[in-house]
Amino acid sequence: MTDATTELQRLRASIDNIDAALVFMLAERFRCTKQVGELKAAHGMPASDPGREERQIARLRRLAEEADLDPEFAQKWFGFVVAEVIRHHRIAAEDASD
Ligand SMILES: C=C(O[C@@H]1C=C(C(=O)O)C=C[C@H]1O)C(=O)O
Repeated sequence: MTDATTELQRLRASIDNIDAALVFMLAERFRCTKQVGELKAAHGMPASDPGREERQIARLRRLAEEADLDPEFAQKWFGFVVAEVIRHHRIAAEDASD
């Protein structure tokens, strides 16, 4: 095996570990937001909270800059996740009103 192939394999093993960690962290996040959705549904609270999201975006952009990650990418990733969370919260609210 060439040096390059060995290095590629080593890097890909790290990428696979990181991807696994991301999946586990996302699963934990959704487990938590599911409980938030149930709490909101039970108390008639709105599915989304734009003020909270604004604060989260500002914080995440700051953290991304510190970590040398593109803040636009961090914001896009957050928006993608939150859109799914809100979709779940709306479904929870519908289920609670049935
Ligand atoms: C989880 C919540 O519900 C929504 C989803 C958010 C999130 O996924 O971080 C943030 C704000 C809300 O729009 C919440 O209100 O905390």
